[in-house]
Amino acid sequence: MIELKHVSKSYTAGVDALKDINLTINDGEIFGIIGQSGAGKSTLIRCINMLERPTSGEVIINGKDMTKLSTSELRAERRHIGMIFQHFNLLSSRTVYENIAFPLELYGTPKEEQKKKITDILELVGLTEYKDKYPSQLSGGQKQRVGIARAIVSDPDILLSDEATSALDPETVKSILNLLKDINRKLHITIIMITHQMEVIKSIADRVAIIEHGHIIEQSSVLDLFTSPKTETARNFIGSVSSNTLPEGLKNYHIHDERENADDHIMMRLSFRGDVANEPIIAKLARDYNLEVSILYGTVDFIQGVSFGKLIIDVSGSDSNITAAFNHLHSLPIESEVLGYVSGNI
Ligand SMILES: Nc1ncnc2c1ncn2[C@@H]1O[C@H](COP(=O)(O)OP(=O)(O)OP(=O)(O)O)[C@@H](O)[C@H]1O
Repeated sequence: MIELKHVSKSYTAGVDALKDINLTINDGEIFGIIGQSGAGKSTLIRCINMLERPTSGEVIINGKDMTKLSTSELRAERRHIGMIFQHFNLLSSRTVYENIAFPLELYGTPKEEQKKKITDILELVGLTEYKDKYPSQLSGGQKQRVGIARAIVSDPDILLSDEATSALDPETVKSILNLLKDINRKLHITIIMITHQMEVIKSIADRVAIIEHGHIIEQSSVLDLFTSPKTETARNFIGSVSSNTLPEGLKNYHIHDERENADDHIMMRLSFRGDVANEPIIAKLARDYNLEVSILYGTVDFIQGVSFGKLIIDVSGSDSNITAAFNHLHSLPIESEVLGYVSGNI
C-alpha cells in the first residue's frame, strides 16, 4: 500500500507545487492522477520515489516512510519502484536488450539470470525479434515497450507512469494501455499513472484523483467519477471523452432556463449505471405518475465492464405529479439534471 499523508512541496522559487496531498493507493490497483498542465502531477509522482523530496508530509510505501530513509536504504527501496516516461529515456548507444539489461547490471545480477529475465520480458512486451535493434530503429510504441520492459525487469511492486502515452498516436496508446493492463493483472504490479488525457483514465484506471493547483480536488472510482462528478473540472475532463453538450438535433428547440408557461415541458438528462439500466424507469414515470415522457436522445458507454448511459427525456404533466416523480428519481442511484423548459409540442 502507498500512503501520502499531508504531502506538500514548495520549490525554492516560492512555487507551492503540492499542498497537503492525502492519498491511499491499494496493492494491485491502477490509480490515475489527472490534471491540467502545471497542476503538480509530475511533482506528485516524483515525490513517490523521492526523485523530489517533499517539503513536508510522509510518503509511506509498504509501511516505510520514504522521506526518512538514508541514501542506501532509499536505493534499496527504489528497486521495488519502476518508472516510465513520456519521452522513453532510452540509451541511444545500447540495443533493446542492453537497455533492458541496464538496471540488472546496476544491481549486479549474474549474466545468466539477466538473460533469462530479459528473454521473458521481451516475450511479454512483444519485442523478442527487436532485441538487437537500437532505439533509433524503433517506432514510438516500440520504444515505450522497451521503457516498460526496463522498468519491470527488476520485479518491482509499483510502476510509476509519467505521461507514458502522451507522445503516441491513438492506436499505439491503446496497445500500450493494453500492455500495462496485462502487466498489472499478470504480475500484480500496482500502477500509478499521471496523465492529462481522460481517455487513459477511462480505459484502464480503477480509481482516479484530480489535481488542480497542487490540491487533490476530487477522488473516487472511475465509474463514480463518470456517473457523479462533483467538480466543474471533473465535468470538463469527462466532457473531453463523453460529451455533455446537447446533440445537434436538440439545439433547434427553444430551451429556456425558467418556466414561461404552465404547460411547458421539462427537458432533462438522466445518467445511470448498468446496474439500474434494467429497471423500467421511464415506464414507471409514465405509469405511476401519469406523465408523458418521450426519449429524445440516448447513449451507452462502458467503464470497467459496467455500462453507463445518458438519456435526454422530455417530461410533461401536472406540477404535483412532476414533483412526486422527481422525488422518486432522487431516491434512485441516478443523476438527474433539468436542462431547461420547452414551450409547445416536442
Ligand atoms: N524544479 C522546479 N523549480 C521550480 N518550480 C517548479 C519546478 N518543477 C516544477 N515547478 C513548478 O511547479 C508547478 C507544478 O509543476 P509540475 O511539473 O509538477 O506540473 P504538471 O502537472 O506535471 O505539469 P505538466 O503536465 O505541464 O508537466 C508548476 O507551477 C511548475 O512551474
